Amino acid sequence: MKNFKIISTYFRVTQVNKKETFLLIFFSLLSNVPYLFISLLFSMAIRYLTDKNIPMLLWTIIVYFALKLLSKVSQILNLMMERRFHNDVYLKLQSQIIDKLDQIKIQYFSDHSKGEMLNIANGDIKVMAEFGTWLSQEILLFVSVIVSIVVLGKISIGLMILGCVVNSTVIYILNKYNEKYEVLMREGKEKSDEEMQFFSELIVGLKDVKIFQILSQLRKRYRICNDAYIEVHNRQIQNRIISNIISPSITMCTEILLLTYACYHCLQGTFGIETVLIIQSYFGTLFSSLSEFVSALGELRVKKVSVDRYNSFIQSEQNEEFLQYGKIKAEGYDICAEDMSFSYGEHPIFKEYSLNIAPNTLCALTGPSGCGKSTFFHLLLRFEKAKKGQIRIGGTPIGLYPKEQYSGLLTCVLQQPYFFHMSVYENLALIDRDFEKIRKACKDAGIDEYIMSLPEQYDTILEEGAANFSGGQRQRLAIARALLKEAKILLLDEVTSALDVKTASEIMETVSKLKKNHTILMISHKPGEYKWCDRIIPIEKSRAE
Ligand SMILES: Nc1ncnc2c1ncn2[C@@H]1O[C@H](COP(=O)(O)OP(=O)(O)OP(=O)(O)O)[C@@H](O)[C@H]1O
Repeated sequence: MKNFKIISTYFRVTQVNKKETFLLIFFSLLSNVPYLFISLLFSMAIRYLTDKNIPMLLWTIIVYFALKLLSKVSQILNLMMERRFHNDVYLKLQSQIIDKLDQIKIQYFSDHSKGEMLNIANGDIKVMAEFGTWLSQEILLFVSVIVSIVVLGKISIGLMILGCVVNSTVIYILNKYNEKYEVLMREGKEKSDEEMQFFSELIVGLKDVKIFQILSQLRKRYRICNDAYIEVHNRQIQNRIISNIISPSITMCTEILLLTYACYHCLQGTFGIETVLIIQSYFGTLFSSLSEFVSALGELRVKKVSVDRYNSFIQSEQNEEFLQYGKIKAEGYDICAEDMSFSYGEHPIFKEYSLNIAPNTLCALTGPSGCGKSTFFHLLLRFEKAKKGQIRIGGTPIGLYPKEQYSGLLTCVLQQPYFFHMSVYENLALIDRDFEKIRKACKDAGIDEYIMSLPEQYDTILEEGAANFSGGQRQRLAIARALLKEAKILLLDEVTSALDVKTASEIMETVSKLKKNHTILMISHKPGEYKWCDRIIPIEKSRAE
């Protein structure tokens, strides 16, 4: 029952195409079921040969080869269906994961490791995409068991009952083991997430690792993760060994009994040789299908772990749903917070906080570390939502703006902006493909001259995070990207924090020129930069006590 529930959960979660699943199962049966009758036909051929019944012998041989041909043709169709099912599910799940990333709360990554996320996107989805092939094979095994039991039943009801009893006993015992196996699989995946997380941290922090020469200390910690994974893996194998001993022991004892029984009857003259052949062949099929079926039930538990992990990611709490389409007429670009309260769990950050920022001004948010400056940006970016009160832009509560429109209304340059491992042009073309516009934005941000001086100019490949650009160049490129968005409100989150005084001052000069077309709100810990601002807004006075 539990196994059926897993299959139905899979179908619910993946919403696979029912017609495709049916065709996959159909072609899988068509390519394999003929083989189930080969032994029967072969034993019939022996009987017709013994009886010298040539026409029937010829017909049997024709049917034998026709079935083989049918099977081969169906195999090709089956492989094509397998490919289609796999690719459809794989692409669908991958795209659902990407869509979910757009909706997910940033907070999710505080509770779940990146390692887990990477393993879900890379490993669990692949396991799920192969589910169709698995299912068709299991149905085939099930059909093999049924066909074998029916054929044996034709020879003797006693044999059929024996087959059923052995089957049920083995399945019952091994299903118990599978439950343990599922727990072990889950543990194994968690350990593998830890390894993946550790490895990705090692790569991201490689500069620090080299500077502080801490690889050997980290290797010890990594070894702990490796050992934990190996220990769970060993237990998984142990579990498999036990189940692999139980199943063949029961079936082999039964097989010995049966062969003795068949040979005895053949010697007595009750069975012909062809009957002994059928008994040997169909009990062989019955038991091999049974043992494959049982290991398939184990695989089903593995798939369940993947389905659960994927499902819990897809079902995880999402950010406030914002409208996808539509347009609201913004009456200006002033920012206004009204009696707004916000807390992280029990930790209050803003309590009935109010604030007005006039359009086309450059304002700085100030206050001690931890007072809530970045949190205010997160609220403006709609990563978080005020628990009470609200923020308005141009008179409209920010929650009412459709997604696309809002991202064209307000944008942000982060302290450590992220760029993808693509060319400068391709990175900026993610916002707008128009090369003239890209150049204008870069000119306004004061980075065009530098890019044009490079041998590959705008085709220069950026390393991940634009690591091959200096801190100042990176920030200018990030400002260019924000300008390309043509948003009227710019948030600047400590954009000069990593820069020397001269570069920081040049960037501030560039920023101050932008205010004639933008409302700019910045966070800066450098009081020297406040001279560029129209207004300084201290956060600490209004924050929650
Ligand atoms: N995701 C989070 N979950 C729980 N608490 C958080 C989270 N993010 C920030 N905080 C807490 O909220 C408070 C405000 O953090 P915030 O980052 O807004 O401060 P800040 O004024 O920008 O500080 P800094 O100037 O040091 O960057 C801090 O006490 C911080 O520990």
